[in-house]
Amino acid sequence: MPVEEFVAGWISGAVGLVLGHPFDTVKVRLQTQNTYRGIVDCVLKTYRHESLLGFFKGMSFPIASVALVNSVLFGVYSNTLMALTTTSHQERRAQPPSYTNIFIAGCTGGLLQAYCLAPFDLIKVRLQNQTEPRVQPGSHQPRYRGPVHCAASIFREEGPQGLFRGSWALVLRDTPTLGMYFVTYEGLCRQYTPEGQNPSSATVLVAGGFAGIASWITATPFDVIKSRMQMDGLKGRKYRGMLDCMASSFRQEGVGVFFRGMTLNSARAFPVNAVTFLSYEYLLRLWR
Ligand SMILES: CN(C)C(=N)NCCC[C@H](N)C(=O)O
Repeated sequence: MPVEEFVAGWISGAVGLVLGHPFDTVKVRLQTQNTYRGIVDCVLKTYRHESLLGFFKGMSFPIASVALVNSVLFGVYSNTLMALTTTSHQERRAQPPSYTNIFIAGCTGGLLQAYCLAPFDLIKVRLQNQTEPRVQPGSHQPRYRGPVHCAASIFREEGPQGLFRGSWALVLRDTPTLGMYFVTYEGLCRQYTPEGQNPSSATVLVAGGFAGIASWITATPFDVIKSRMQMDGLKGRKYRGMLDCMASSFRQEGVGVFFRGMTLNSARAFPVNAVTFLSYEYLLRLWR
């Protein structure tokens, strides 16, 4: 099994993650709190109240877990493709796999990464939603003191299954959209690369960026539901399940609720995924 695929997935994910975290924090707040008038209002309030550090809340666990999550995504994708087509990453330019196989491999990678991602993503979302400024002696303490305290509190208060709150919505968000993610990336690379050659860095950046945008646009409705389910349970249960969350969000806020955060998801997706794919391809070529 090519270990490099897993390692390349890890490093490339970490680079993308740091770059995109501030966008992600603003998006999560807009999706789960009704106190902001829009992106600019949320950015200004976060900055004034919590300083620049407010945008980086909840980042440490994603950085620690990106090794697992991204190496599972890229590793499972690549190894599933290898099982379906019997070609390695290096041979794939000369013998390009079909889009159906790419889609199946992407969905498989998405499904497995969603399960690994679920508890880390839950902790990230809970910490991103804490709007208290940095703790000063004597000031109001936020509910969670950090990622480990957050994980332990959820485990204690909501049970081990509490750590997987929102995971169904996460699986539904990631399985088809990651199939689409890899199909878009491969399709654009093939379109702009002479047959049999490796795509240039510019092509990888553009194809990675657009793959990110396309997948995040389609992922946004389930992203909203996932974030709301993850925040449910913090102050008692508001929703009876995922379907109830969808129905009651729709009833109270209209169809627009399913597109909340789409602009930020798309803006974040281009640089994050351009850099992710560029470092992934670069590392694999370096180790060949
Ligand atoms: C639409 N979805 C869920 C994705 N495209 N997922 C792959 C994510 C890659 C990168 N770490 C990111 O956060 O954009």
